[in-house]
Order: sequence, then C-alpha cells, then structure tokens
Amino acid sequence: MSETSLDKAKIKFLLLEGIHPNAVEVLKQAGYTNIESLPGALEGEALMAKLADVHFLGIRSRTQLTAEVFAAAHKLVGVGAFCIGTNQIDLDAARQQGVAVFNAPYSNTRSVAELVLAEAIMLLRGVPAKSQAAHQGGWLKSAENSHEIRGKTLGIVGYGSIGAQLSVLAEALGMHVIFHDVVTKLPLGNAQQVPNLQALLREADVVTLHVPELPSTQWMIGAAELSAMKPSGVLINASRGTVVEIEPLAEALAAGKLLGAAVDVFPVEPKSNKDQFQSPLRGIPNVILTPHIGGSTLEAQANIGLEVAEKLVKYSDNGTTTSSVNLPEVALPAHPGKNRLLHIHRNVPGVLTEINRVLTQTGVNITGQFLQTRGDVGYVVSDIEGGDTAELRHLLDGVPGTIRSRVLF
Ligand SMILES: NC(=O)c1ccc[n+]([C@@H]2O[C@H](COP(=O)([O-])OP(=O)(O)OC[C@H]3O[C@@H](n4cnc5c(N)ncnc54)[C@H](O)[C@@H]3O)[C@@H](O)[C@H]2O)c1
Ligand SMILES: O=C(O)CC[C@@H](O)C(=O)O
Repeated sequence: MSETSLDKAKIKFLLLEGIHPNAVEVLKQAGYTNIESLPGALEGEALMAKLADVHFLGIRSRTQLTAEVFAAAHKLVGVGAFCIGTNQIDLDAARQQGVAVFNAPYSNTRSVAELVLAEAIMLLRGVPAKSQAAHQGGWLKSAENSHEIRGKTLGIVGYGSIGAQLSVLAEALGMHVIFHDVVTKLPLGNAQQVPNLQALLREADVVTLHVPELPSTQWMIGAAELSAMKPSGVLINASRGTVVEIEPLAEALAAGKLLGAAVDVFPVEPKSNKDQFQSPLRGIPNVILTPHIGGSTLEAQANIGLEVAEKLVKYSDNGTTTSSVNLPEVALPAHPGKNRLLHIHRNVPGVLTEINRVLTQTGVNITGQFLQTRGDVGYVVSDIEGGDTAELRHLLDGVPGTIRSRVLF
C-alpha cells in the first residue's frame, strides 16, 4: 500500500468516546480540519463502516480494535489510545498492517493514585455503608472496624507508574508500603519489594492492583488469593477487570471474610452510560463501585488530549513514531525543502538495499536516512531530493516485503 501525503484538509480524524476537546484544538492548530468527534464508542459493523474513510482514529478503553477491524480499515494510518491501557487494541494486527499506535502512558497516573488512596481511607472507615445508611435515614455512629490508615500496610501489586506514585503518596500519610512485581524494581522511599504475591497478601491491610491486562495477570486474584488476605483487609482494583474473579470476591465480602473492596474495572463493562451495569458486587455493604473512572479527571483528560493528539500530528506530519507502542521508533529531524519517504516493511534481509536501489534508479539523492526494526517489522524514513514522486511510489509498491509507504511534503 503506497500513498503520497494528502492535502491536510483531506486527512480524516475520527475521535470516539468523548475525547477531550484539547485534542481537536491540537489537530486544528496543526492545520487539520476534517475532524469528527463522537461521544460514545462504536463496535462491529458500525465501527468498520465508519472507518472506511478514516486515516487517524482516537479511542479510549471501550472501542475494541480487533484484527478484523484493522483488516477492514484500509485507509487507517494511525491510532491514538487516549488512555494508558492498550489491551483493547490488537497491536500485532496493527503492526502487520503498518498502523502506528500511540497512547498516553503517564497522563492519568496521579488521578488513579489519588482515587486509590481516598478509597483506602473510606474503606478502612466503613464509609460506604455508613453513607448509604445515612442517605436512607440511618445513623451508624460507631468506631467498630474503623481504622486510620496511618501505620497500616499498603500492598501494591504492579510497581509501575501508578504503583510507584501511589507508594510515595501513601508513605506521606504514614503507611508502610510493600509491593510485588515480576520485575525487580527500585523501591521509592521506604517501600519494600516482597518475594511473591502470597507474601504481600498475607501482610497487607490494603491490597491494590496496578498490573496491565496480560495472559499472566488474568484472574490473578481468585478464591485462593482472597482467602490468603487478612479478614480485616480490603482489596482495591483500578487496573483491569480481568485481573480479579468477581464471584469469589462477592462471596468473600458477603461472608465477612474481607472488610471491603473498591472496584473500578469489571470483566464486562457497559458500552455506554445509557447501558445497565450488572455485577454480583452490587448491594454488598462496604463496597465502592465506580464506572471505570480511575483516570477520569478533567486534569488528566486535558493532558491526555494534548499528548496523544500531538503524537498523531507528529506521525502524520513527518513520520515520527517516538513512543509508539507497536512500531519501531524513528524520529528524523526535519529537512526543509526535501521529500520524505516513509516505508514500513517486513523485517527480512535486503529490503533497505532494494529501497535504495529504487531510489537510485529514479535519480533520487538521499539526504538523510534512518532504519529501525521491531520484531518482524521494519520502518525506514528517508529524506530525498530529485526523482519523480509518482514513479517512485509505483516502484516502491514492487519492493518485496512492503507493508505500507507514504511520501510526505
Ligand atoms: N482505572 C483506570 O481508569 C485506569 C487508569 C490508568 C491505568 N489503568 C490500568 O492500570 C494499569 C497499570 O498502569 P501503569 O501505568 O502503572 O502501568 P505500568 O506498565 O507502568 O506498570 C505495570 C507494572 O505491573 C508489573 N507487572 C506486570 N505483570 C505483573 C504480574 N503478573 N505480577 C506483578 N506485577 C506485574 C510490571 O512489571 C509493571 O511494573 C494499566 O495497564 C491500565 O490497565 C487503569
Ligand atoms: O479513559 C479510559 O477509558 C481508560 C482509562 C484507563 O483505564 C487507562 O487505561 O488509561
């Protein structure tokens, strides 16, 4: 698939799931005007039909971008996940089709960490049940099962961006922090890495999960793990809904084997705010249920809108893939007055030689070139002068292993 950079007015951006207006501002300031922004997610046939003329797509966590969706999206060049998680995207299928995917790996970490800390305090004070009773005219004034978080042990599972930031905030409130991670991590402050999940579950008063959705994290908290926790302990999950088995959690809470839980993410989440939320956790006292809003603060969404839109603009304008989550990372300084050739191909021997043979054959002078590979895909950016662009495009289509190429400027 080969194409020359289009007039910016013809490059179509589709933003789904209520992405912050900052994104539209960034795109407009960069000269893009063909932008459609929708409040909800799309799925199945509706999504594929809508993508027919879309070059850049923005989504959050609801829109499922499967291999089938990518196969149908012939014009798609780039995807922006306006969030941290990219588990809703088949990254491999995107790479095989030469579609670059970007996300915002840090912009909402603080929002999640703040919510988790607030929930830990609320749960250890039994606030959800007391508040609910007061709303119904009750008055549960009691210190029973109510504790300060000062001096308590916070067990963080997954000591990445969110886990590490939470660790610092929790210590400032006087908590003792332990964590479990599959990677050996430099502990911040006085936090301590424990040898395994079981040790963390045994010791922690508050267990909070901050792992990505992976085959290895699927259902990592089930009946056995819950029974390893202290009966006075609480569980918080603001990571992904596939990390905790909900039925055993509901049973443990209902049977008083755990003091409480806060859950922000669920194995099945409503597709929109109009859909009904179903969960066995509904109605259980001392359980905080939130609609996947860990990262949903105006501050975080505003920052994410800027960050991801800027990444899409850089990729569209000059082919920069810095911090892409699925393509080789390439950033070549702008070469004013030159054409730029972007070539994504199978990572097999001889492709670069063949591209350069084509360039030489068309009388092109290469003024800058950078190749990077990632797994089975390679990406080379070449700044060129001279030659006929239309002929070049035609010849590049014939280079064995070509996935997609574009000529910019
Ligand atoms: N609720 C929300 O709105 C919300 C907002 C932001 C992020 N998230 C979720 O939180 C997750 C964590 O975000 P992050 O930015 O801290 O991610 P991150 O990639 O920075 O950190 C994840 C950590 O988990 C560790 N890990 C991976 N597998 C593990 C395992 N089996 N056991 C223990 N540790 C393991 C990794 O080594 C890493 O240190 C995201 O992937 C996303 O799914 C949710
Ligand atoms: O905004 C969203 O839909 C997802 C938020 C969060 O889960 C993330 O991955 O950043």
